[in-house]
Amino acid sequence: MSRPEQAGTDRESSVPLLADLEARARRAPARGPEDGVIVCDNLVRVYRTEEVEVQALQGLDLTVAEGECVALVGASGSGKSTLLSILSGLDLPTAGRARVAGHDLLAMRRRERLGYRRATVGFVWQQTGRNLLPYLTAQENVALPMKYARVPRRKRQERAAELLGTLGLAYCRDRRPSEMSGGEQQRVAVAVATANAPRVLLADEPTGELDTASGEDVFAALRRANEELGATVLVVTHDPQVSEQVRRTVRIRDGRTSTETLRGGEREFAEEFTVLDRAGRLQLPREYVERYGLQGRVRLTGESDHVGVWAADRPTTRTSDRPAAPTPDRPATPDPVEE
Ligand SMILES: Nc1ncnc2c1ncn2[C@@H]1O[C@H](COP(=O)(O)OP(=O)(O)OP(=O)(O)O)[C@@H](O)[C@H]1O
Repeated sequence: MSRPEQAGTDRESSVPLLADLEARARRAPARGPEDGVIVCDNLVRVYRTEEVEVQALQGLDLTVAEGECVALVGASGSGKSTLLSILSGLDLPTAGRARVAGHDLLAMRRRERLGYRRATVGFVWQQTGRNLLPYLTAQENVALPMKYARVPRRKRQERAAELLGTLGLAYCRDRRPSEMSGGEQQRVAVAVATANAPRVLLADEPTGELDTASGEDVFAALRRANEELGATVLVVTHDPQVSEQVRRTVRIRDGRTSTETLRGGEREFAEEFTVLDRAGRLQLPREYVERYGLQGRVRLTGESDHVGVWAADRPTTRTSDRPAAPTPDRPATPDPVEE
């Protein structure tokens, strides 16, 4: 398997040590969004059964930069789990483009896919029982993915203990899942998912089955994986506690990214964005469509610094005295000079 770009590695194994990962986490913010570690372009997934065809993803665009922690929200059936299955290498898109850490998810062969799932992405499922093997202790569960990655035994034990310590779980080391709370099990699941130092950590409703306090602990573990271990995190959630704590929340509607919320560093403001795809299409938030009575054909007005969208039966009024921006049938005129 090709492993494009990797943090410094331990010579005996291909798994970076914690110190290397921390260095990777420190380097991550220097990268620009154009270096997206996750890039989905016009992604389509159609499920076909004998009777029906379901378009779960309908041309989804998404770029996540290395080091980001992004929440993915959307109504039930909007395509969130489908997207995560594709990004985790479990499912194949019908069309479009999807690249994760340099791997082309549509072109991967079986061997590369296996390596990809083992080392490039980590996954945390909603159901606690799906993340851990019931007959292994926390330490053994965390060591297992490293065994598959042929990490020598001593290194596996060392790193498993280190990871459990980093996530505040040293006391659970020798406990089996049945001897841990749901929240502890999910935090161990984060340790399992990060065992082979994946560049990307995907989580599908990881706090869905937990009470508020345990959910907060699990989110804190994801945050540590992001900030201290340098994994780029994409988390599907219905939990406002999670979506309101990340800088960027992406909303999916009808199989496409529709709007985004970006929060300031100190979370003192939040701005709403909608996503313009490469073909120039954008999906207006439902509240706007309803509030302004937009349907069918809408009228566009090009202002000097923005575009207005009007219901076809309403008169347009310009919000700016400055000359309108050029439109296909009106050539550009220079802006007046402010004195
Ligand atoms: N294996 C499948 N076969 C047929 N249709 C499917 C399959 N998996 C998902 N779908 C359909 O694809 C659409 C998107 O489903 P998906 O599970 O991705 O949504 P979701 O946003 O994750 O929903 P939820 O929040 O309820 O988990 C839905 O209409 C769903 O019924």
